[in-house]
Amino acid sequence: MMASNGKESCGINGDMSSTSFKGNGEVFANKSHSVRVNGAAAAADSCQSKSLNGDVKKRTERFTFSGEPTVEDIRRMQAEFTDERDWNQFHQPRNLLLAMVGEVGEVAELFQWRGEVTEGLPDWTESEREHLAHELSDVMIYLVELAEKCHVDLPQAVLRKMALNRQKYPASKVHGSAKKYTEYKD
Ligand SMILES: Nc1ccn([C@H]2C[C@H](O)[C@@H](COP(=O)(O)OP(=O)(O)OP(=O)(O)O)O2)c(=O)n1
Repeated sequence: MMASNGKESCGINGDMSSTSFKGNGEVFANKSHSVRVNGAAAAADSCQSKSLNGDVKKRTERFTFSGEPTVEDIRRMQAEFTDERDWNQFHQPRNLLLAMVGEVGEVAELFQWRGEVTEGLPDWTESEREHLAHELSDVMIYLVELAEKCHVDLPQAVLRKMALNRQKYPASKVHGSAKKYTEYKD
């Protein structure tokens, strides 16, 4: 099934199966397919996690993103947007940081006083979901531009940070625990 923007979503069409090997010894087998939710293309991932001792744990259907736009696409589109308006003069790192934090506040506002919210937001109206999509996009747009203006290559930085996170939190050690790494004694 095609994404609503007419472009094929990365890895979510048809019945693509993939297996990836993680550094911590877990083997993931992903079988992906796309589904359409209220006209928007979304994808659900059925994941099975197999640990080294052979246990197979069925995960819930996992929501996945479209493959496009990439982070670099978003950086370029926002650069075009600001250039066209001669707004670069206002978009220094500190201003972008403040703008991003303001947008994070707007996301928080959508969740405040609701109590716990279930994954997938089943109790939210379409208009509330779209509002959330807008606010999350604002956060991401400013985050990407902030990284650009600080000369941080964000996609590569994320890869490096995730590698560090895996070292800090070995799955074999922290499985099922939300403790901070500093709380582990060994
Ligand atoms: N100086 C600006 C103003 C806006 N934007 C872009 C980036 C954000 O995606 C969005 C933010 O626009 P608003 O400041 O109008 O904020 P909202 O869209 O959240 O509107 P509101 O505050 O009314 O909810 O527009 C920008 O790049 N630079």
